[in-house]
Amino acid sequence: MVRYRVRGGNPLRGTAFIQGAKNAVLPMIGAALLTAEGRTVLRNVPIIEDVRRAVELAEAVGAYVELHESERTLVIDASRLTSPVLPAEIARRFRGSVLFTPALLHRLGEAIVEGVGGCNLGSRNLDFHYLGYKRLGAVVDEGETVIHVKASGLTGATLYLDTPSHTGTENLIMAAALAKGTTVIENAALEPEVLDVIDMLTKMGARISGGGTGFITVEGVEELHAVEHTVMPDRLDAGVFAMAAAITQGEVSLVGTGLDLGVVRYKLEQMGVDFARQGAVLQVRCDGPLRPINIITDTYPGFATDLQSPMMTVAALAGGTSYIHERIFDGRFALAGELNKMGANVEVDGSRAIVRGATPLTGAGVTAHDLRSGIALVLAGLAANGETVIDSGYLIDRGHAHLAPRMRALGADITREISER
Ligand SMILES: CC(=O)N[C@H]1[C@@H](OP(=O)(O)OP(=O)(O)OC[C@H]2O[C@@H](n3ccc(=O)[nH]c3=O)[C@H](O)[C@@H]2O)O[C@H](CO)[C@@H](O)[C@@H]1O
Ligand SMILES: C=C(OP(=O)(O)O)C(=O)O
Repeated sequence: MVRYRVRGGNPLRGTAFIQGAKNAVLPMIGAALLTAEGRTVLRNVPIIEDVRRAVELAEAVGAYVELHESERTLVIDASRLTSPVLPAEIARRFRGSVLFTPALLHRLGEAIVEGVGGCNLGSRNLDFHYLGYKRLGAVVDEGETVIHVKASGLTGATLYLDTPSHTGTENLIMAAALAKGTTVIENAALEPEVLDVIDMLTKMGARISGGGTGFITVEGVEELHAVEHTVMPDRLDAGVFAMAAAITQGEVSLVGTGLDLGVVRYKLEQMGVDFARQGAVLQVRCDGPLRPINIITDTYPGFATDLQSPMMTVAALAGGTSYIHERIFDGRFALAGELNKMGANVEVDGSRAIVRGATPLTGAGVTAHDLRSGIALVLAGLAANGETVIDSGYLIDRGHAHLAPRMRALGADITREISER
């Protein structure tokens, strides 16, 4: 059992080093398995639990993987894949496991998915993935718990996603990259992480156009080769550090190549937070009261659902009534009850939440229900009076690397503990 202990009240000051993006590195590990030729090198890899699970899963299907933690580098040799099975005990622990299916299909002719994990956010369907594989010529046998996908070669087709699924787009691009002929994916995801994966696949020899337009065309090629690629910075990690500066009335320099916070920056600016770009560094500062905000989550370039929970904490500390409308997931308000234990006033009605602030927060024993509610509780702890103890800290470690030392370097009083229960 991992637990975070936070004692609030310290303004955060200094330089925060932003990790590589979880939602880019996981598909890239899946992409590395598409090639039998050479060894893939991934740089700027975040040392998070999801990456450790992805390494275990790659090893379970036969790849040879070296995770060089201090160099934040992964070396993947997928020249020999030996098993099409994504075993439940690893695959059910993270969402990224779903991204291994295309490589197994191409390399072994089948993928046996014993489960897919990830944050518990309500319904998280995979129908676009499986319908897409079927249209490319695969046979999908959806059992109670195990899904068996088989194909003796895929053929390009026109695919349409009802909504622009992030991993759905990545999976169908990977499936199409080695299919015969042309695939068109309509209503494809626009997220920067998807574009980073397209960049890597293109370097590997894939022929992909239209990334970022919603209409992606993939001309299938015979084979792909191993490349070196640097993972883009994690805009969710960056958003959290910006919010930590804001709610503690601090001043933090965010360092991470090419960092772009997009709409999160504009929303925080509306709340009274100052941003200044100084060359490659983004400076965040707040020295006045926070104003309330309205948020509607959406696919990129809308407000990222993954930052909705941390933003709820910021809203609880803002003077006035904030409104949050969650449009991506139907069960992403588990944070509200935990924040209310700390003195917040959050009322949930279906997909909408009303946050009445500013309420002083008081340290309490709380539980992370998913990765982002966990990090939102860390933020609450930084601004609360007294001590906050956050259980189920493993969920935070799924997506944030070396959180406690990175926050301590800014002056936060935070420790990570491991106990027997
Ligand atoms: C590993 C990874 O990259 N995770 C991210 C990814 O998750 P993930 O790729 O799972 O999220 P999707 O974009 O696929 O899902 C968004 C919504 O579409 C629905 N849907 C999706 C696929 C499908 O086949 N059918 C269907 O109905 C889901 O139920 C959900 O309501 O994007 C989410 C939305 O930006 C982020 O919160 C996650 O951090
Ligand atoms: C929902 C998330 O992740 P995953 O899709 O990996 O569960 C997240 O990162 O907030």
